[in-house]
Amino acid sequence: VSNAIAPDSVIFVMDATIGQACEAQALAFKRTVDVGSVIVTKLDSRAKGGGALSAIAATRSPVVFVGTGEHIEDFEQFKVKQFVQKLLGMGDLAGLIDKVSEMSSSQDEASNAEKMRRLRQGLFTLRDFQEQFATFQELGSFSQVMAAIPGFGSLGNKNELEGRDQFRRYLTVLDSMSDSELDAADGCRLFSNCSARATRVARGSGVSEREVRTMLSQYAKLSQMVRRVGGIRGLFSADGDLKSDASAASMARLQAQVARSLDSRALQRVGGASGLQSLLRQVQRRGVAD
Ligand SMILES: Nc1nc2c(ncn2[C@@H]2O[C@H](COP(=O)(O)OP(=O)(O)OP(=O)(O)O)[C@@H](O)[C@H]2O)c(=O)[nH]1
Repeated sequence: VSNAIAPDSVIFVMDATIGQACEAQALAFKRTVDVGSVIVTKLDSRAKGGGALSAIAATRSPVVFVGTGEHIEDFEQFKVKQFVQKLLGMGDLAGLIDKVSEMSSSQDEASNAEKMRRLRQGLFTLRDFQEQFATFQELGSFSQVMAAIPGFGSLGNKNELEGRDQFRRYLTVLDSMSDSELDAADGCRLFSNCSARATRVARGSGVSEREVRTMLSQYAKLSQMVRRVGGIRGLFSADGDLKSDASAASMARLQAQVARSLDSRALQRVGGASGLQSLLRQVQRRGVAD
């Protein structure tokens, strides 16, 4: 094929489940055609993933993309650091943070500043919750995102399709709320003081009242965390970034607060307490770099 069409670039696609045998395959291809780069699929079979990559490294062809599942969103640009972190069990939270900051920097700056100001004050309304959902929907892998959000670990247990379905239902529930409900300083109290509200929203969105309440309790956990983190003094700069010179004591309080809000599985994913600590430091450093 290569001789007939004289391609500009040859990308060699290989299946990682063959492990170390990748090296022989990649070398054989390289000898025959001018392989420019490599795509490795099925890296979700972790056990062999590391072996496959080290084997490919021996061929000195750059890996450009990797496949980590059967769906289109599982096709990712290969980033060394993230991949190594994943292998080391740190989860892909760093990648998630990158994506979120990429997306938020493309949003309107004024509205961002306003959002950050409110977050710093510990204010997190149902409307903020709704916006977070809409953002997360664009982030790709549902289960990874969910596992990373306090109070949502159990949703991450669902399979990707079930999870997305649940996600959509929650957005419909939020769409069925009135402006005053979405913008209330304490949306949960509003609903717990008046059960007719949950009934109305459930009818409006076609879900059970129980589901409305489950979502509200998840919102409550998240807003509680925001309130507590927002209440830590000396942590954020005026424009809402984590201060590069925040005191060790403030950082420790932040770490304790986040650890308390994450469920145990999510905490494990970031590498436990020490993993969380290094992740927060990373976020802190990012603020400086930006
Ligand atoms: N788990 C997982 N499955 C994958 C990944 N990439 C591809 N698959 C699945 O592997 C199967 C084979 O994929 P194909 O794209 O048909 O592979 P192919 O090499 O073109 O196959 P041929 O047409 O027979 O040459 C499909 O069921 C894919 O969904 C991946 O990264 N992870």
